[in-house]
Amino acid sequence: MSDDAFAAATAAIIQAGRRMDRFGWVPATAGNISVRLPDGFVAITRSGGHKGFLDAAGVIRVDLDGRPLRAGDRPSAETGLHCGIYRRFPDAGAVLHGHSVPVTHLSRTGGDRILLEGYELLKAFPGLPTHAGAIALPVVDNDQDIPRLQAVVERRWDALAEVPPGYLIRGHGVYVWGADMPAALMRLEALEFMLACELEKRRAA
Ligand SMILES: CSCCC(=O)C(=O)COP(=O)(O)O
Ligand SMILES: [Zn+2]
Repeated sequence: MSDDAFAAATAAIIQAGRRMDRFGWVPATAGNISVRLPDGFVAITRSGGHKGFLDAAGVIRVDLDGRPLRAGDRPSAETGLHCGIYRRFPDAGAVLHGHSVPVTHLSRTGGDRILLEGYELLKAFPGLPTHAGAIALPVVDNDQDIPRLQAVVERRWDALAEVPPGYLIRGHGVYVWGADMPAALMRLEALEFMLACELEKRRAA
């Protein structure tokens, strides 16, 4: 168990929370953030704190089944969704979850996927070297039962030939992941930008 790795992950999580807060993506106590540790554990935000005002005490360790390393620690209520990503995608090193206005609004008004096409920022996603590509983000219904929600997400992944590194939960928020925190943040920022454009497009229509 490396304390250095946990300290570095904690610093990255604190910084990511501040950045997400600056954009208004983690209102109230919304959102959660995690990093996979080299020993296989996951550093993740505690439940219920404001993610823009995190300190080191706001980050704890869980195993890949979401069980806290230290008895009594209460990890994010959505820890099961983070762990589901880490279990499924060995390359995922950091996971971000936010509740922005575009994500919340578009996920409520759309169907079971949101298609993004023609955006230069699509290049931030794997396998899309030019703006000419497209990405179809799965949208799943919200559910307070996290294991049941994770099972729905997994069935959606199973049905896709290629799984994009993000999905939306209707009326709730977005999950995005990357190889490390900078990659996950870059994808989240690109995604939020494109979804904000989609919202503008609908307003103008
Ligand atoms: C007030 S937001 C409701 C819970 C939620 O959706 C969320 O993202 C934050 O939950 P956590 O347990 O990670 O603080
Ligand atoms: Zn949430």
